[in-house]
Amino acid sequence: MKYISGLSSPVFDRPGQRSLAILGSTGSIGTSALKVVAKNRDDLNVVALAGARNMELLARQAEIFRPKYLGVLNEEKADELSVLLPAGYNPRILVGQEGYTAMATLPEADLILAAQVGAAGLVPALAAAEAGKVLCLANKEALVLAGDLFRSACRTSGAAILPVDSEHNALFQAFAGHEGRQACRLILTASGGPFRTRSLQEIQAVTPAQALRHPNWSMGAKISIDSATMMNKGLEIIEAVHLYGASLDEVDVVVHPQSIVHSLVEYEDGSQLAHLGMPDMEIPIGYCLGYPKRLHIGLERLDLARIGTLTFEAPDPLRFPCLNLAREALSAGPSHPVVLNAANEIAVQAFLDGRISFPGIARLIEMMLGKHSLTLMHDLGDILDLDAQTRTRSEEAIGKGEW
Ligand SMILES: NC(=O)C1=CN([C@@H]2O[C@H](COP(=O)(O)OP(=O)(O)OC[C@H]3O[C@@H](n4cnc5c(N)ncnc54)[C@H](OP(=O)(O)O)[C@@H]3O)[C@@H](O)[C@H]2O)C=CC1
Ligand SMILES: CC(=O)[C@@H](O)[C@H](O)COP(=O)(O)O
Ligand SMILES: [Mn+2]
Repeated sequence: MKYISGLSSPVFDRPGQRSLAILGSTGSIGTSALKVVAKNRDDLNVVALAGARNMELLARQAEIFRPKYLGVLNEEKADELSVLLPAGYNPRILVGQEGYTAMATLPEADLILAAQVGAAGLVPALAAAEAGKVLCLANKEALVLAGDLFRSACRTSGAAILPVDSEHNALFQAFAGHEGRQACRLILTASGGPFRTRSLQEIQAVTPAQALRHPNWSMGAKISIDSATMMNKGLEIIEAVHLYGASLDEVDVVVHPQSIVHSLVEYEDGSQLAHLGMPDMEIPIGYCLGYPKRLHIGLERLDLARIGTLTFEAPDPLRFPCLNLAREALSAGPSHPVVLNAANEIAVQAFLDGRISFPGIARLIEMMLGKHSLTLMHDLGDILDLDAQTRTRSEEAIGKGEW
């Protein structure tokens, strides 16, 4: 297993307080990151914030942190935002994919937090890696789509990726002090989601409201549904393979309903090193933003005596077929994960809109993978084309009731 080039040794151009650009500041990760910044003003300041549609929240964040740059989805949102900003504060408002990409490569930014949801976050995150930035990566879909491009961008530019996703952050922390020594297994923990104990029959009829109710984490809608299908863990297997140069059979999943152990690294001698903590994303976000310094987070301390019992069980591939779909997609070749991700994004939205059932999510993905034949992904353009085609085909299949 090999770290992505530069992963373990981010280089900061300027010592002292770090300037942060947050793409996706209005989301769950973005708002947690701003809580970390607010508690660590001597170490961190905000140079840029980007949302997409929630201009009221972006304006409130801007009023508090006064970044020089704000990013929004389109011109209409830029107009909506302008009138919400306080008098006398005149940030530059950057618009659309071009604007997000400019923010991801800002010379003034020491750290880029990629916290947009889904494939929409790929282009700016990759641009940050190509520009040699220290990239704090929450947007796992970007790695699922283009892991090879990130690896080669980091090698060429000297960019470093600090993993925000709690499991990959846990692995990163369990690697500390072992650089250069071979780990032999990565064990990702999974909560099992809200339907962990439901029967196959009960899972057929679950509603979006039930699926959104994650037992341990407060997160955005898309990742909450991914946790309920366990596609989140499937995406995380692919993420781990790309981040740490592991092979697919070196990455295992164990269900751990309490979400206190965030993942484990197994070494040659059989030792397993784990990272434990309260299930709150401020901890892994803070670890990345302050790295290698540990910042003040100030959450309730983990009290194992109070928690009492930590349990572990094997995942059930029958009730949660998405786990194996992700494994099969990764082993099938570089274009299958693109199809997997696009079909999943469309299926999750369709489930949230009440257009397909919960088991329909896995069925649609399986169908789209089954129809796909391996294609070489030469560059970003190929990935974006296949992503767009799969979205169209998935919507057509839903429209025709084929799922
Ligand atoms: N939440 C969590 O605890 C964790 C999340 N992650 C990953 O982090 C990423 C973000 O997740 P989360 O914060 O939960 O998601 P949210 O849905 O809460 O937030 C998504 C963010 O992306 C913005 N956004 C939405 N659509 C677009 C678009 N088309 N273009 C640009 N920006 C867009 C949203 O803006 P707006 O709201 O203004 O429209 C918002 O700022 C995901 O990839 C997720 O898998 C990983 C580990 C844990
Ligand atoms: C907080 C985080 O990293 C999420 O990815 C979380 O792990 C989701 O929970 P599941 O373990 O249920 O997928
Ligand atoms: Mn995770």
